[in-house]
Amino acid sequence: MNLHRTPIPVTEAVERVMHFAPQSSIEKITIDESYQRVLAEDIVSTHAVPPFNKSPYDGFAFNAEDVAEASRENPVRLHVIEEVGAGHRASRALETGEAVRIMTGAEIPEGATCVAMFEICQTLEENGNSYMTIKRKMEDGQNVISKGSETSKGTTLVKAGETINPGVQALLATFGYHEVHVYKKPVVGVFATGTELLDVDEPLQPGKIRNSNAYMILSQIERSGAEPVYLGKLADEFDPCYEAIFKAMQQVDIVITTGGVSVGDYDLMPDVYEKLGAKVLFNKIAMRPGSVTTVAEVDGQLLFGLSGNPSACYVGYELYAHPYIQAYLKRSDSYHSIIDVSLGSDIMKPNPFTRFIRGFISYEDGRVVVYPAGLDKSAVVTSLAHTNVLIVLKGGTRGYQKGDQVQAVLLEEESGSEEFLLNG
Ligand SMILES: Nc1nc2c(c(=O)[nH]1)N[C@H]1C(S)=C(S)[C@@H](COP(=O)(O)OP(=O)(O)OC[C@H]3O[C@@H](n4cnc5c(N)ncnc54)[C@H](O)[C@@H]3O)O[C@H]1N2
Ligand code: MOO
Ligand SMILES: [Mg+2]
Repeated sequence: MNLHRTPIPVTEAVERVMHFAPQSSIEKITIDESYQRVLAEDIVSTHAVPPFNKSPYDGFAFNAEDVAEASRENPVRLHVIEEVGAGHRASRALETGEAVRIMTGAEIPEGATCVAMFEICQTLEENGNSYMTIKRKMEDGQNVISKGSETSKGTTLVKAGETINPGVQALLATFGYHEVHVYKKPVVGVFATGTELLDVDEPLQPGKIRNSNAYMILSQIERSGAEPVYLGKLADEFDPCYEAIFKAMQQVDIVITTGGVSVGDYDLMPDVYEKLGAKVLFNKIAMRPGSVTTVAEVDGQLLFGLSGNPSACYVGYELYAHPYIQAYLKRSDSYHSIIDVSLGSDIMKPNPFTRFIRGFISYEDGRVVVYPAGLDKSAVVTSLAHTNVLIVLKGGTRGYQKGDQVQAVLLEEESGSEEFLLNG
């Protein structure tokens, strides 16, 4: 085994992965299944909104000219000829001196140019007829939401590559898209390697631990919007490992493994990549944790070899597998957003490598402050539970103090960034 590995910068590793922009395919699904899927077509208004002139209030619709002389001293009375609720239409056009009682959302009848709210009108009944009076003048168009004032037919409102959020769902429904084209979710297979691994329902045994990484990665994949498939545990034995991974590559779009990527006697992934004829994009990154994260490629298909150490595995997934999955989904904002934040506590121990400290966000006096979520070691699992950001501490000879400005990678933000905005 070649023990010497040359670390590359994080941004370069990300670039090498993203260079393999995958072939994505498109499927048609119903609106009910479309939440959080990525659009493969533009959403274009199929009609004007609103599709007719409508009333924003419960009140009376009439021609503003009819009340041009109205004032406190000179109330004007109009004959109320009918009532129109939302979903109904007036039976005929209004004539001079007439009004209709109209409800919010109902179509403005022909002949009416404005709506006066009930609150500023009086009503009376006389000889079986209904009347309303008003003591002020109205303008043409006052309290009328005119046809097409929000959008006209043929306007592109949401672009392919955007994710369907609740608002986009409202648009799909508004414009009759009961089916919509979206990018297929890549199927991502996950293997956990390690002879020490127990299943979740097994009792603890000496020298062994339960396989936590697989469950963690499966939900990270789901959070990224892809389709996770658990392919099981693999003991540290070369032939079964190779066979299983070779077979999985025919069945899934992306293969993720955890464990076995370092230089130990039972770290088999480097040999598996070799036998697969894979091109290793990198196997050492200038970062902590996750420095051993390895990505390999066979005929355009990527294998992500994440570290076995839980924190390293988690970070490796978010920095490299997440954006690649977004690219697979053809999302325009493939990268996790990275923002400037203030550090909430001292992290004094210097480290030559850029660190991605698992942390959480706190909003204090209108500022975004981040805190470490627990122990900062590659082998740690407990700090992951309260992690929603990766606090970026650039490598160097000094530590960091509370109040220092640093970057944070946002892990739970629905919208991402079109660029990977890591400094340096
Ligand atoms: N001589 C060197 N030793 C190590 C180096 C190095 O550069 N030279 N790198 C260290 C770093 S950094 C890391 S990170 C780890 C990476 O180890 P591997 O990716 O090879 O992973 P394993 O050896 O299989 O396991 C490491 C650790 O993680 C536990 N583990 C594995 N799978 C799971 C799982 N599914 N769920 C929970 N925990 C898991 C495993 O039991 C080990 O404790 O290597 C260092 N060594
Ligand atoms: O890959 Mo290791 O996590 O850098 O600690
Ligand atoms: Mg190892």
